[in-house]
Order: sequence, then C-alpha cells, then structure tokens
Amino acid sequence: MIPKKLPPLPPIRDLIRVYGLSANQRFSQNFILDKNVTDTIAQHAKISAKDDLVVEVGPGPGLLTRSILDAGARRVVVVEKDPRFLPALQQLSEASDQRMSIIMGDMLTIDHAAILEAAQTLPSPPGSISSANDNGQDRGAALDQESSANNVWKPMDSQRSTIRLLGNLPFGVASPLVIQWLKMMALRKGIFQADNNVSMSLMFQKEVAEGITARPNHSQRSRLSIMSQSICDVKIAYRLSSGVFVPKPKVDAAVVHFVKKAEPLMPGSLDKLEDVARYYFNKRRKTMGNNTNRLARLMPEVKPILDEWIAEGGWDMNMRTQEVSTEQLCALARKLDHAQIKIPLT
Ligand SMILES: C[S@@+](CC[C@H](N)C(=O)[O-])C[C@H]1O[C@@H](n2cnc3c(N)ncnc32)[C@H](O)[C@@H]1O
Repeated sequence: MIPKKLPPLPPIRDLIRVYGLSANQRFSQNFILDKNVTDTIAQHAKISAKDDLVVEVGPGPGLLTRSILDAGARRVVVVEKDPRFLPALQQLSEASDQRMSIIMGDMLTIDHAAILEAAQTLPSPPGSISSANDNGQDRGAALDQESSANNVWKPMDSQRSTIRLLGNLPFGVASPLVIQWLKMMALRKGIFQADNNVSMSLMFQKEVAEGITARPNHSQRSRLSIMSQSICDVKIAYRLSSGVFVPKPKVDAAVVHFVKKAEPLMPGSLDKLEDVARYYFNKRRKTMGNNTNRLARLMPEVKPILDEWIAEGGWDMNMRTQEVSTEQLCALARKLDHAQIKIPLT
C-alpha cells in the first residue's frame, strides 16, 4: 500500500514551543522528536499493512504515530490521556486517509471494547494491497458488515487478527500497565481476546527493560521478569540513549518486544504467580530455603504444598531468589492455584 502523504512535520522548535516542552525544565514525560528514531522503532515492531490493528498508547505529539502510519499500518487506534495533544493528533488523523482513530482516556482504566470499537469504525483504504481477502472481498467492508451485525471484534479472515501494541510509557504507569496487559493476555481478555495474535513493543527506562528480560542470576531479576517470562518470550529489540529524548532524562531507554509463548508456563490467571513472585522477591537476598521456611511458619496449611513442590522439583533451596528459574516459581504458583490458597503479601 502507498500511504497518503502526511502533512510535513513542524520544525522541532515549534513542537517544543507548542507543547510547552523546554530543555531546561524537568518534565515527568520524555518525548522523542526525531523521526529517524521513531521510524526505527516502527521498523523493529515490524509494523506493516498486513497488521489488522496497531494500538499506540500515549502518542503525545504523535511522532511515533507518524512512523506507524508511514510504515503502512491500515488501522491505528491511539489512546492518549493528555488533552493538550488532541489538536496535533486530530491533524494526523485527518491526514491519515481514515486509518487512525483517537481515544482520549487513561489506558489503565479504559474498557478495551472501546479500542476494538474504534478500530471497527476505520475502513480499509480501497486499493490497498492487503484490503482484499482470498475471495476478493474487501476486508474493510467485511469488517463493517460484521461490526454492524455484532458489536464484537472479529478476525477479518478465518485467520487470527494480528494486533501490535506500541508505546513509550511514562515511568509511573509502565509497570502497572504491563502487569495489567500480561494478566489480560493470560485470560484472553480485552484486545488479547480469543485468537487475537497480539505482540507488544514497549519502551521503558533501561533498568525496567533489563528487569523484564533478566534471566536467573541477573541483578535486575524481579517480579516483572517472572510475570513477563511466564507467558511471553521477551527480548530487548532496540536501545535508545537518553539524548534522543526531550527533555533529556537521566537514564537511557530500551524497547522490549513481547511475544506470547505457544505454551505459557502458567496456564490461566497470573494472580497466584504474582503473589509468589512478590513474596519471594520482597526478600530477594535471602535463600529460597529461608523464605520457604518463613512461609511455612506464617501459613502452616501451605507446608504440605511446599514440601511436595520441593520434593517433585528437586529444587536447590540454597539459591537466592534472583537465581531461581521462572519455571520453579510457576510450579509453586500452579500448586497454590490448584489448592485455592492465597499467600500473604508480606
Ligand atoms: C513519555 S511520553 C511519550 C510520548 C510519545 N509517544 C513519544 O515517544 O514522544 C508518554 C505519553 O503517554 C501519555 N500517558 C501517560 N499516562 C497515560 C495513560 N495512563 N494512558 C494514556 N496515555 C498516557 C502522556 O500524556 C504522554 O503523551
């Protein structure tokens, strides 16, 4: 597909003036105002006209959104909380040949049905190479028929819908959002419903990205590593130096690519795994044996489950929490889930 030309990018100094960004002022948000960088992020996320939907969280002034549209995405839904960015996003949407829809709202609390409904209102542009299915039927028209008949997102073909979730997430909401999405992915809820094939390319502060991808024995290993790696294959796709952001933050950043595992280590809800990971990582310097004995003292009813877990796994209880494998903590979480036992948040 040849995307319609988007309006020229305003000079960066105008973006800085319009959005009140100043190199001297410390903002809680850090923006990317270099199109080469956002193009590279879109490339690493493998955005193409073949995707059924791209969801971008926190587009801000919309530079990454431009790169997503320039990469040929046919349906882009952006979710932005800050109304200052609405005029710039509206300008992009108008120039996008009906490929972009804007939701002003908080991604933490938004009902994902609104995202899927917004996607359904976007027709597939006529003449795009991927707008017709194998029967020659226009995919946008097929979607419109489906959406008016039934207000639920349906794959456009018999195949699964491919959805890409992108965002440069602000520090304060990055971890809660990712945990929320992983839990929804595990339960196939929201945009992760049914057979949708959702991959996520999310930008974090470098330390958070390293935590998510940290393998056993890595100093950044955390609850987020366990939760992410229980259900997804994760890797750092792209590193960005702090100098590409305005204003320049103190730390570098990285884009993490998440792809759902064919066989998640934790089937169903991730709630028990979150409890287990939180419990053990709260005392990360202690050995697994120390933490496990303490748990057995706190909750005597859990002792038989812990004994069974150790006996079956043959786990080395002299390891420190950060050395433990995701499989090991998932094995305990599965047992607690089966026994419907909740461990305390101490
Ligand atoms: C770090 S800036 C990134 C902006 C732009 N994507 C970029 O890379 O330059 C984060 C953006 O997310 C938005 N944002 C923050 N919290 C949000 C939330 N809970 N839901 C939706 N957007 C949010 C902010 O208003 C801001 O525009």
